[in-house]
Formats: sequence, C-alpha cells, structure tokens
Amino acid sequence: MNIETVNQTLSEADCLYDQQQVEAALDKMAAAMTQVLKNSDPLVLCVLTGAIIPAGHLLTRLNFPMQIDYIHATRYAGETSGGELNWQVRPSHPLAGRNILIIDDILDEGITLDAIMAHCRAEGASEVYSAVLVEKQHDRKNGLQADFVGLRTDDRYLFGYGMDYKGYLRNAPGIYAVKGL
Ligand SMILES: O=P(O)(O)OC[C@H]1O[C@H](OP(=O)(O)OP(=O)(O)O)[C@H](O)[C@@H]1O
Ligand code: HPA
Repeated sequence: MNIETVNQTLSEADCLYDQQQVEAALDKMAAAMTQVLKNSDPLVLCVLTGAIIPAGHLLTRLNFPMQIDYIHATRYAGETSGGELNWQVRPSHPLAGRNILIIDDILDEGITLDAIMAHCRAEGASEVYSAVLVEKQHDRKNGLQADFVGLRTDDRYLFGYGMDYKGYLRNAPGIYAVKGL
C-alpha cells in the first residue's frame, strides 16, 4: 500500500471501539487475568507481530511475578484471509512444567492459537492460558475459546491496536473495520 492509500483506509474506516473503550477493556482483562494468574509464575508468550501492542498495554497492568518471551507465527502475511501457519520463531525458554500465558491481538478462526497451544502442550507445559484483545464473531471458528477476551466484534476485517491491514495501521489507536470488508 502507498501512504495515500494507508491514510485513506484510516479515514474511511469504521471505528468499532475508540481508544478509551479499548483501554477500559484492557483494565477489565488485566483484573480477570490477575485473579487467575497472580500466583502461577507464568511464562508469557507474546505472539508477534500483532501482540506487540496489546501485550505492552496488558503487561504493565499485571503486578505479579512473571517472565516474558515471544514467539513469531503468522498465517495471514499481509493478506486478508489466512493460510498455513508459518513459525518464524519458537519460544526460547523451556516450556516443560511451566504455566504459560499466550497473548495475541485477535482470535479469528482460532487456527493460530490452537497451533501455539498444541505446541506448548507438546513441550510439556503445565497449564496453558490464552488472552486476546479481540474475538471475532462468526461461524468459521474451530471452537477454540480464549480464557481472557477484551472485546468482541462482527465479522469485518479489522486493524489497530496491533492488528494490521496489508502490513500497515497496527498503530491505529482504536479498533477499526476496513470500509467494505
Ligand atoms: O485465529 P486466526 O484466524 O488464526 O487469526 C489470528 C492470527 O492472525 C493474526 O496474525 P497474522 O498471521 O496476521 O500475523 P501478524 O501477527 O504478523 O499480524 C493475529 O495476530 C493472530 O495471530
Ligand atoms: O481482521 C483481522 N485483522 C488483522 N489481522 C487479522 N488476523 C486475523 N483476522 C484479522
């Protein structure tokens, strides 16, 4: 996309949740996560690239001991429909015996989260929890539910707070739906 198209996409998009609404959802998520995870010494796995922004916002709201790592898995690669999951970086910490918290920006069809959870379990993780800022509502999901969900949206193509449209607009300060998608 050229810069004009990026700017036009943003100006034409529907804002589904503004920054204040997202921040309030992050507060609620963090409170729920604290209740469950505060004594579990979790290893947090941020799923790059999209989790960069929600993880940053969430983790400073969690005031208990944890370690933080990242993984890089992608199956959209700048497209608006997903393909095969492609692992770019696996976790560098050993997962055996650890309580794991996976943080991602969005649960759409659930394939990414399912594969990452399966990987953690295969490596011998104890409990595996998942937190997503957004869960999309549609009937193409694989049945997986995240333990902590910030916001729910209709079945539109989204960007902002970590989610990209064609590689851009992850930094948009709200949750937006692309016009016509
Ligand atoms: O539930 P699913 O249908 O599997 O989709 C969700 C995944 O898609 C996005 O990642 P993407 O592959 O676009 O990589 P990115 O994190 O670099 O944006 C998003 O960050 C989730 O990881
Ligand atoms: O709607 C979306 N937007 C951005 N990234 C995504 N990955 C899965 N669904 C989406």
